[in-house]
Parts: sequence; C-alpha cells; structure tokens
Amino acid sequence: MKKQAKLIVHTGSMFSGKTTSLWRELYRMKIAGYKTVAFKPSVDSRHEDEKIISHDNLELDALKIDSINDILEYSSRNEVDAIGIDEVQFFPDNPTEIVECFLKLMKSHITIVVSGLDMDYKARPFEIVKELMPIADELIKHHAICASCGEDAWVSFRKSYNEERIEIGAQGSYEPLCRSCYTKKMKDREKSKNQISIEKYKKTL
Ligand SMILES: Nc1ncnc2c1ncn2[C@@H]1O[C@H](COP(=O)(O)OP(=O)(O)O)[C@@H](O)[C@H]1O
Ligand SMILES: Cc1cn([C@H]2C[C@H](O)[C@@H](COP(=O)(O)O)O2)c(=O)[nH]c1=O
Ligand SMILES: [Zn+2]
Repeated sequence: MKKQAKLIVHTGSMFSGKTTSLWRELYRMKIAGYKTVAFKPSVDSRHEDEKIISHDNLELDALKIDSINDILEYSSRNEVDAIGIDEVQFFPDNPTEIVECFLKLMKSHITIVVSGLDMDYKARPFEIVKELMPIADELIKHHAICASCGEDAWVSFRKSYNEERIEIGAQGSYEPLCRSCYTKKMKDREKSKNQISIEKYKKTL
C-alpha cells in the first residue's frame, strides 16, 4: 500500500531557517527513495530561475511556476511522491484554491512540504499560511535571532519605507527582530516620519 501523504509547513520570519528545513526534508526524502520535485513562485526574482537558494547558500533545483495549479498539471504528467514549495506566500492564487489543490495532491499520495512567511513586514499574517496552519500534519514555526538583542526573532523588519506588500530582498532590505525590538523600531520610525512632516510643514510657512 502507498504511504499516506502529509502536509508539512515550515513557517516563521525571514532568516529563521525555513528554506534550509525544506532543503533538508527533500534531501532526506530523496535518500528514502521518494521522487521529489521543488517549485518556487515566478515572482521570486532573488536568485537564478531554476534554483531555490537558502541564506546559507544551500541549493535546490526548482521549477519556477506562476500558479499553484501548475503543480497539478506537472503531477498529472510526471511520477512524483513528494513536492517542496518555497515562498508559498507569493502565489497569486486565492488561498481556498491553493488548499483545494493541496488536498487533491495528497489524495494522489503526494506529500507536500511548504515553506513560507507567516507575517509581512507590518506583522500582518499572510493569508495562505494562516489557512495552511490548522490543516498541516506537521507545523514548524522557526525563529531567527533578533538582529538587535539576540533573543528569538518574531517578525521581519523592512529597512526601507516602501509600503508595497511584496518587496523581494535579503539582508540589505530586512532584518529579523523580536517583538519588543520591533515595537520600539516601529515607534521610532513613526516619530521620525512625524518629525519630517513637521519640518516640511514649517518650510511652507
Ligand atoms: N539573524 C539571523 N538569525 C538566524 N539566522 C540568520 C540570521 N541572519 C542570517 N542568518 C542565516 O540564515 C540562515 C537561514 O536561512 P534560510 O533557511 O534561507 O532562512 P529563511 O528561508 O527562513 O529565510 C541561517 O542558517 C543563518 O546562516
Ligand atoms: C517580510 C516580507 C518579506 N518579503 C520578501 C523578502 C524576501 O524576498 C522574501 C522572504 O524570503 P525568506 O526566504 O523568508 O528570507 O519575501 C516581502 O515581499 N514582503 C514582506 O513583508
Ligand atoms: Zn530583540
């Protein structure tokens, strides 16, 4: 009888080890004789097309796809036992559709290992990860080290003032922070924004 498929979710802030864990999980499955394949969203332009690369420089061959439905298409044409998906929060598909797609894959005995951010730079949950958490067979919340105080990090702080939800980047653009360092930095940022507005206003007088 075929092994029962699982949904394994690796989540947390940036630099917390999600991609490293995805890499390790697929590596172990390959040793166990599983036919594995990894996917990444086409919006993730950080590295060359056909690779997922962790902040530690671990590399995984990957297929770049526009929609989660491309995985169903792929698995209907190829034999596959386990799939890995990096940066799941970037897929444009509606979360319900993604969950349906995952359930179909699992019905076909395909194990799914997902890596994705739980929250954006404003500490707002990414909807798809919120949907996947309760239905996961295994849910692992990883923690980076807070770049300010060395405690466990909670969220990814964006260094730039860009307000778009998606901004591809790494160390230059983000740093992981614990709850209290994040709250303090956001307050300081608000103060400096207000100060800039006051200065601008004064110049118009
Ligand atoms: N502040 C930090 N805390 C923990 N790891 C960090 C930090 N900054 C850089 N790193 C590196 O990031 C690696 C994790 O990378 P990766 O698995 O790609 O994380 P994620 O996919 O969660 O962003 C760590 O093993 C470490 O080498
Ligand atoms: C917090 C946050 C992050 N991003 C981007 C930045 C990176 O390109 C990825 C996360 O990669 P990692 O493997 O988890 O380090 O997401 C974003 O677009 N918006 C955000 O709010
Ligand atoms: Zn801290």
